[in-house]
Amino acid sequence: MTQAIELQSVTRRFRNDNALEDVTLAVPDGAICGLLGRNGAGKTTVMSLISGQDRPTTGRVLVDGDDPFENEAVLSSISFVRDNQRYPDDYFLHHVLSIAPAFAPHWDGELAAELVEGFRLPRKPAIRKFSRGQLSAVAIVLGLASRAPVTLLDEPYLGLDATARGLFHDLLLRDLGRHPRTLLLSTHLIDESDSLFDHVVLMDRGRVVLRAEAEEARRVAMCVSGVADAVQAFCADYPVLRSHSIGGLRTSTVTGRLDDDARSRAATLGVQLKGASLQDLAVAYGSGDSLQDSSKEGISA
Ligand SMILES: Nc1ncnc2c1ncn2[C@@H]1O[C@H](COP(=O)(O)OP(=O)(O)OP(=O)(O)O)[C@@H](O)[C@H]1O
Repeated sequence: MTQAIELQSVTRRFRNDNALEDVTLAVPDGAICGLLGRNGAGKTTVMSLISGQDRPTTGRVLVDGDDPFENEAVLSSISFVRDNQRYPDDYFLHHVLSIAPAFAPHWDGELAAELVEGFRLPRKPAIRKFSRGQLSAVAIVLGLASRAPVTLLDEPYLGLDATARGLFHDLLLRDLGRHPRTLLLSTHLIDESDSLFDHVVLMDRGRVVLRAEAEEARRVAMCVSGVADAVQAFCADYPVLRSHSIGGLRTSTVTGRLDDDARSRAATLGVQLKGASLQDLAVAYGSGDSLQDSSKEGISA
């Protein structure tokens, strides 16, 4: 499988802190990959490196096999709209839409117009007066209508209302179906975007803690809940990623497959069992007590 995006042992150091530490990941050509992790995990830093806006301290970044930094041919194939994208103070929407095609060789004006109408983006006032959700909608218009072979969307949902989020999902899937391309999307709304992803990369404190096909990621862990003693007895056989208790009840997320053995053990102990969702995994890995376990257990693919 050809990799559209690769990071090989990438470290990015800012003064004395590593924003990224030994990050290795790959996004296959044509994949929709969710880039997940808590605030400060390193997601935007990864996207800045992929889009050639930054360089790794050590390691290699490749887009379609080439270093994107100051590489015009590669950069013209990438669309990256930041969550805090700035526009000149006197810009209205029509300014952005008329300039965008100059930076996006695959720009589709009809798709842009459809998105603008669907998001109900106003022609006035100036963009600097747009609401948070309207700014996110502008970023989505630019990101999707660019039809770039490699599209990076950094937290595209910020402030978007439920109808707009639904529209974004529908048009994203429709357009990628017609014009396949590679999409890397960071988000904290994991449950809501779960069904979009065919690959996931989960980061914590600058490191990749899980990278896998989404279907596989949804099978690597289970959530078990019930009376604390029974849950603890169940967990004796599995590496625990995270536990929390309320009164005498306990819920634990453990690595392991929800197979017949697990089901019959849960039934014997009288505990509830369900497969861990991507959101459950992100919470478990981001809770702080699981980082050491994760590297020990090696569930990263
Ligand atoms: N230019 C910079 N100088 C110093 N530190 C930086 C710089 N850019 C990022 N960092 C640090 O690197 C770490 C990763 O930041 P990054 O923005 O990549 O996280 P993120 O996963 O995108 O977070 P969020 O979900 O909050 O957007 C943070 O600790 C941040 O403070």
